Amino acid sequence: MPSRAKKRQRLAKTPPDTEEERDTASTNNSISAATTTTTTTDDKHKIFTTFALSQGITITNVAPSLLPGRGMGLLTTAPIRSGTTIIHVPPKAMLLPRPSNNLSPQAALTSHLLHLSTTSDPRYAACATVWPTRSDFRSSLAWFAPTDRNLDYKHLFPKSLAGAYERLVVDAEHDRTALGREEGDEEFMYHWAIANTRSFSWKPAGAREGRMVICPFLDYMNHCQAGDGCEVKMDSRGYTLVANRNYDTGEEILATYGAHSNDKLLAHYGFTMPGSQDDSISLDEIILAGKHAHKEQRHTLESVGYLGNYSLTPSTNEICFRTQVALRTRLLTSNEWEYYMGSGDDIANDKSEEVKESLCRMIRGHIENMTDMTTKLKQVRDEGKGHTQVLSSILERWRQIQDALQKYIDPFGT
Ligand SMILES: C[S@@+](CC[C@H](N)C(=O)[O-])C[C@H]1O[C@@H](n2cnc3c(N)ncnc32)[C@H](O)[C@@H]1O
Repeated sequence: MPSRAKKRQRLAKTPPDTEEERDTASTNNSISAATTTTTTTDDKHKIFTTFALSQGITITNVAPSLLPGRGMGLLTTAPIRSGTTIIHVPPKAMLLPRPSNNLSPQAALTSHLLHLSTTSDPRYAACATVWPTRSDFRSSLAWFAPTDRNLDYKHLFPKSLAGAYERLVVDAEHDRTALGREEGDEEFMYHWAIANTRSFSWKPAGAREGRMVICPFLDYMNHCQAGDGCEVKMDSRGYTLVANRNYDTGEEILATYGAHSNDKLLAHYGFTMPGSQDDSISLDEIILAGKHAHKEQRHTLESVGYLGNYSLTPSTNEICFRTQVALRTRLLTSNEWEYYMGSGDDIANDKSEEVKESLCRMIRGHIENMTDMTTKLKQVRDEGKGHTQVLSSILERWRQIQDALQKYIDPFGT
């Protein structure tokens, strides 16, 4: 509607920082009805929903709702039948950067968002009223808060989690440099975090280049383990969310962001899913610890492509094939070992029990180190260094790892 388009130009340009500011921004936001004088958190999502519909986004029987521990999410407002299109976002409603040859897809999207934030683009302005704030990111993402980034307590993180954080920091630095932004540029970090936590990969069949894009409204959707949620389809007409089963009123609509371990979910998105079948516990720190892996063993494993990436799956209490191979280096002759690698079977006696016993011994030694690390990390948190919520979620991850390892060495909790 023309009158609205004009008013939208007055939308806040800089994304709001606090929940309060988000409310204020949407109060000031002229997408709201002219009569609106105060806007509650609930209202601003209603206003955004109206805006999404005006952009050609299809929304069937779902509405954004505030959900404990997960920010906003999508709840059904009426029953939905299996196979129904719940949300459809056409390309014209997306925040879609131009393809770039020299930028990573995430840098290209960040650059696009940074650019839009300095214009009166109505879609950007509408999205900014409902996106998480900088303070939301500071309390959930360790790599986001500069104070946390500079504190020297990363050595107290589980190694696998520290590795995942480190990769994000390196990627962000790479993209910041590529975009010619100053070190410590908060605008860059905020939009990079938006791209990192809410974007979709856009490469419909036939498209030459893939891009990362923002799909307004669809990005309210929270994550569930692989195989459990709705189906997200992509074709040249856009993104479509399809109901995987019948839903009653008031159920949350979820889809998977990928079969991610809790290390990846925590580092990347700031949450974990206890009990998820997709979780895996890295055993690298345990198996490759100096006293357990001699130089020759490492060399042998490296030569066959089996050095590292060892894991335990908590939901099944099983170790992966790579771990089986690594632990057998010390138990088998080279002929027996090669036979195992090729067939997954012990040529002579079954070595499964010996493998398990040797790993249990390593884990028992490691659990003592872990207790030491968590005690120190609690101290850092209780002294008020670093962000309490971030440190608490890292301590929770330590607990998940400890529980999984404990269950492996003592499945019946004797
Ligand atoms: C694409 S957004 C989803 C919408 C978001 N909850 C919001 O408030 O706007 C992704 C973010 O949602 C949160 N999230 C998604 N799935 C979650 C889950 N299963 N449990 C807890 N938080 C979740 C995390 O903060 C994540 O970074």
